[in-house]
Amino acid sequence: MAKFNRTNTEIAHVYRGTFIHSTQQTAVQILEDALLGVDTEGKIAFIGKGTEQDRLSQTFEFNLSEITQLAQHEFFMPGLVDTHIHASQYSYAGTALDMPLLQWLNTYTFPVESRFKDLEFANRVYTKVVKRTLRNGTTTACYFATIHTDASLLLGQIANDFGQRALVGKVCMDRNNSVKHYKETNQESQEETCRFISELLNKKYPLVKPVVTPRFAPSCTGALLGQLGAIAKNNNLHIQSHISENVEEVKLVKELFPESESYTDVYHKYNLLTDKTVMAHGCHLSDEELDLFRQTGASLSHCPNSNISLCSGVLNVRKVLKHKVRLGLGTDVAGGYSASILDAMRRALESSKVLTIQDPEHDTLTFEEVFRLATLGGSQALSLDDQTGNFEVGKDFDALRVNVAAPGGPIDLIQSEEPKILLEKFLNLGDDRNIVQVFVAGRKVVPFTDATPE
Ligand SMILES: O=c1[nH]c(=O)c2nc[nH]c2[nH]1
Ligand SMILES: [Zn+2]
Repeated sequence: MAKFNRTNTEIAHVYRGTFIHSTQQTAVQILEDALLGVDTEGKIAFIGKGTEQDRLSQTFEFNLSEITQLAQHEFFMPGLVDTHIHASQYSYAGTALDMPLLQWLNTYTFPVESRFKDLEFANRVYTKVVKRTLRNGTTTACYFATIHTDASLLLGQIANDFGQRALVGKVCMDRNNSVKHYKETNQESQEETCRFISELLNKKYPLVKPVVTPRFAPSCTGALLGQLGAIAKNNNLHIQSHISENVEEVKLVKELFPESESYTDVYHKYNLLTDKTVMAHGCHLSDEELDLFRQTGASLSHCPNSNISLCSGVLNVRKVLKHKVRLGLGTDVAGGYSASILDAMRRALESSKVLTIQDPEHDTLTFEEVFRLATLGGSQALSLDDQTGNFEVGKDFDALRVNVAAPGGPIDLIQSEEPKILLEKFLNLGDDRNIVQVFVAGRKVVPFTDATPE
């Protein structure tokens, strides 16, 4: 029986073929020969069986000739969600991976981020990262920008212009002893955060929203953390930061905040753990800290490429899931060298297998579970699952049209395969050549059109 939501809006597009997505109950649900309608507002209006097309075309008033039929080796899947990416670090992605976190920040990251005062440089980098991530199938991105308000607003504008769903954070840091010119005073950080929020909200971009962004506890005074917690609360905003990425950082936080019981307690004390908070990494969190995440509703972004590249640690995702903490995947460019969530899925599987090598009792993640983390899990971690994450009637149509046998692509199909095998092959072997179209809120955003800004 078809599921549908009869609204007054008209049907704009109807697709027939295989749809693969996750639900709360099932990591991979395959809908073969399904019919999905998208309304003029970009929302999924109905999902039914292909064989029900005559009845559905009458109910929803579309012509059968308007149906787009997918080919044998094609399927639709939900758009990928990158729950943690530094847009401002994209220029040096793929380099500078020879140091641990704190030295890496001082040597490579802060000097590059300080350049975003220059809006022309910001425009070049931000245009490239938004286009690259969209081509890689990232329909939703949770971005760190830099401390510069105008450049951060520009990132929001670029994401909006290209049609990407995004949370954009102006970075806050009133403590930095290494690169002295790359920090704010406490007052600047507070005032500029408020300006950033109000100017971004005033733009009324439908898919781009601000996220309160203390860089991480070592970059912020307790006073600033408390002020940012209050700003997020008063404006009901998302919050993002980093936590417990490497052991040296955890030790530093203990020294800087001796009155707190744990790293997690520092953020909790300053009201930064809410059900709209996403914290990157969390490799070294204790059971008690994970309990605090669970109690507050805060979520984690698992960034396995970065964790390996900076030798930070290996997150035990199974442990996080057992604590019922929401979890998504992040690329963490440029600590992570790849701007693709397909890469994050592969690294997440490999990290889990490393844990199994170390302890054969470890319950290794499956590709189905990792697929869910990259889509529905990410949308839940960002508290955007009422809008995106899977193919539920009423949600926005954020989707990738995947052709596993794309001409010139990386996958050779020897014979026809069932959909689950096609999915597994794409997740392990595919790349942007297989992602033939990308949709965000019903709008085709890849391939770029002539009208797409340069
Ligand atoms: O991977 C990371 N990248 C960063 O830019 C950063 N800042 C604080 N902690 C961080 N971790
Ligand atoms: Zn990060």
